[in-house]
Amino acid sequence: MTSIHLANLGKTFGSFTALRNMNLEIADGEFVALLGPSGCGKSTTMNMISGMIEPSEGEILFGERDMRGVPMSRRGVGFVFQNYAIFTHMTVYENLAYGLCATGVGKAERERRVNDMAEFLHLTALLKKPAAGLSVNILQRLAIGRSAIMEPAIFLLDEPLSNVDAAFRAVMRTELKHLQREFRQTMVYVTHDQLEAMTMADRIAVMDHGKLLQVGTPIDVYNNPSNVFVAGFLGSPGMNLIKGRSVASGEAMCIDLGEAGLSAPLPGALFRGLPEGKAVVYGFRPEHCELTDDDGLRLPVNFVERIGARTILHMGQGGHSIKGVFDNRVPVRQGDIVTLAIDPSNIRLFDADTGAAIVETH
Ligand SMILES: Nc1ncnc2c1ncn2[C@@H]1O[C@H](COP(=O)(O)OP(=O)(O)OP(=O)(O)O)[C@@H](O)[C@H]1O
Repeated sequence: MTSIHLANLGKTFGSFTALRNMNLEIADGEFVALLGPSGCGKSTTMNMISGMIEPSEGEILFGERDMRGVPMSRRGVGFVFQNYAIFTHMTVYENLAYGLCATGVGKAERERRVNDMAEFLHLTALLKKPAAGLSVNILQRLAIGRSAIMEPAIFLLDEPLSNVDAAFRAVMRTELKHLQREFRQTMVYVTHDQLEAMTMADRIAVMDHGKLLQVGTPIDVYNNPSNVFVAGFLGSPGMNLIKGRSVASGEAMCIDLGEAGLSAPLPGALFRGLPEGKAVVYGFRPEHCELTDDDGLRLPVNFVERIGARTILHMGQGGHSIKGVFDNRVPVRQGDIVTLAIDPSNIRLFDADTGAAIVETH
């Protein structure tokens, strides 16, 4: 097992900066997901960890060891890409055994490891089959097995499930997590799919535009996003984010949500230090509101989206788009006017200028 330390890591391609000042500590045996939209710098970061490309600035340490100038073949990393790298002229067995043969692992040991890995990944019945005839799903499972069998101290996976079908992806999420627990490897997993990151990773590193925005456990990043981008990116649908301005309301403070004449209460003790007139973004997750007959945000329902167990109400006026998640029995139709009560403990505020979370003061 090996820890990874990225210090002030940066990468430029000509005049374009793909990654800036990335600092991240990944502990021995930890599973960290690099999560972010296309082009945010995830693969660039991964390729520098693997040794495929050199950083323009900063350092990469494995344990205490500086990786500068160390070629990929000497870094002890396993790498699985989106597009499986499988020898199609070989059988499943030969593919799994390939790396072990190349590094001189003896026949008995090789057979034991191939059989163990095949069983682990449900490939035993296919061992004698030529890889050429296998489905994309199975080929990707084989690619993961072929890399994992080498028991690399560091296992890097770059969007390994993006080409497999949805049902198989769900199965593989469980298997990959299981694999990592079994081998206790340090795993770095690149994905733009928040479900993969949320379900598998010990910690998630959220990136955007070549910057690391937040690192934390899935639940912490979800519950306490450090800025507006993370709040909107995580969650399906993402957090409701409404621009407004703080105004005094008797003893307390509320947020004037602008053009639509909406006003949202801020619970008493929360955000005590907020100055009046501050431009903010008022956030709450779609699952943190309910319909009420009392006071709340009065909103027209523009669309009712029924998705099996859940119903998503799309509400709002005057440019506001607010989503609420309810169970599938919610008796609401398009065109109704509803009143929304927001769970006060789950209201989040962000600075409208910087996007940074405004943290509660007590
Ligand atoms: N060799 C290169 N030369 C020039 N620009 C590059 C090169 N490699 C990556 N980039 C650019 O750097 C940015 C980050 O790319 P990167 O592949 O790291 O993104 P990503 O987050 O992994 O997204 P994706 O999932 O789409 O690959 C992109 O704008 C990309 O076009």
